[in-house]
Amino acid sequence: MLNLSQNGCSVWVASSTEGLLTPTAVALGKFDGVHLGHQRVIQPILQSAGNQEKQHIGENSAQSDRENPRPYSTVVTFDPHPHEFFTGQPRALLTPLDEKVEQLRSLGVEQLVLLPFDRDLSALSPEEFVDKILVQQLQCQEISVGQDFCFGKRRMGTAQDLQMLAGKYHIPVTIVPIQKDGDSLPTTDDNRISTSLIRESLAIGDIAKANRLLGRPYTLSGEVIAGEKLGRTIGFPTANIQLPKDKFLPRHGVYAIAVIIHDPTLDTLPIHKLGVMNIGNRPTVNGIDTRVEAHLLDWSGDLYGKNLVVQLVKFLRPEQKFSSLEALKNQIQLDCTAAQTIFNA
Ligand SMILES: Cc1cc2nc3c(=O)[nH]c(=O)nc-3n(C[C@H](O)[C@H](O)[C@H](O)COP(=O)(O)O)c2cc1C
Ligand SMILES: Nc1ncnc2c1ncn2[C@@H]1O[C@H](COP(=O)(O)OP(=O)(O)O)[C@@H](O)[C@H]1O
Repeated sequence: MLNLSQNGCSVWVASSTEGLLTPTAVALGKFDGVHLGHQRVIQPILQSAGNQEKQHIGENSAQSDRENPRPYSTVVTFDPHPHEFFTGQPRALLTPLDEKVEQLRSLGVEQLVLLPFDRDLSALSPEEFVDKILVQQLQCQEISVGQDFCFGKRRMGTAQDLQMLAGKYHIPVTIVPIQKDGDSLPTTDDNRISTSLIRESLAIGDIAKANRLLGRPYTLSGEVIAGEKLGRTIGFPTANIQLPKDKFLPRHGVYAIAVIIHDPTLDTLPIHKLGVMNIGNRPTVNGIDTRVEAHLLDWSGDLYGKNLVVQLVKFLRPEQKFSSLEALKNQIQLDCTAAQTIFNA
């Protein structure tokens, strides 16, 4: 269906009905964020695919592949998100499709299957889900899920049910225990690593916590588009970043950031820079829509049309309405100094 690649490696993106690479070793779940807990669920299927590859070394591999084909490490998820299907409300995501693919690629996943989440799929019993989707369509050879995984009609199947049902087809199921945020005390059910906890942390500007739970910095990525061209007049040009419509935005306000600049038209290495960013409506200039704007420190040049990957480092302050552009300019200067102090530390 789609072959999204960067740096030579790629993830094959397919639906359950079209263009599947089989057989598969499957990690099942929604995986929004691809956080540390998700990564633990994905790990067993990577090992399985890798181990089988090792077995082929020294054998007549073409013949061996035919007899015992290596399963493709495959993440199986739902599209749209089941929450969106049941409520009709579009859901903002920590990792919209392109970002999810990129994260899975960096983990070494070979295939992402988007199961079309519709009335038919949501009505399948746990038995039917295993038989039709996992066995017949995905030709699944092994499965990994988190301990709290639920599936089938009205989410009535548990991880243990999956283990029992898949066992009838001799498909082993790894049930991965819930991961907790060890740095947050006391250790209770509330600090299990989850997409919701990361969303809550981002919503209050606790970037350190969100980044810790993700196992990497939370990023906002997109193409640089033109704004009102006011920034340059106050000495702080700001690259306006166009995000995917379904990207989850953290708390509005000003951030210290690290930026990676990719030029999609050139085969050059990405450039790494530090900077400050504002997410908000820009009340000082009576802005109406929400913008995401980055000013890069110690840098000048044209960024229009380039792709920026902005990594959040720290929330600095809420957005304010200033009485003049001069006052805004002075504050942005202070923001740059505050960010520089953080980077130096
Ligand atoms: C670090 C930083 C902090 C900012 N803080 C505010 C703010 O507190 N209030 C505000 O109205 N706009 C703020 N802005 C947004 C500016 O209003 C905006 O960059 C300016 O209007 C220029 O936008 P333009 O170049 O897209 O026309 C901030 C921008 C940056 C880069
Ligand atoms: N240090 C910098 N940080 C961000 N953008 C910069 C910088 N230096 C130059 N630019 C360029 O200036 C543009 C932003 O200028 P600005 O006047 O704010 O216009 P716009 O409103 O179109 O964003 C960026 O898109 C980029 O091409």
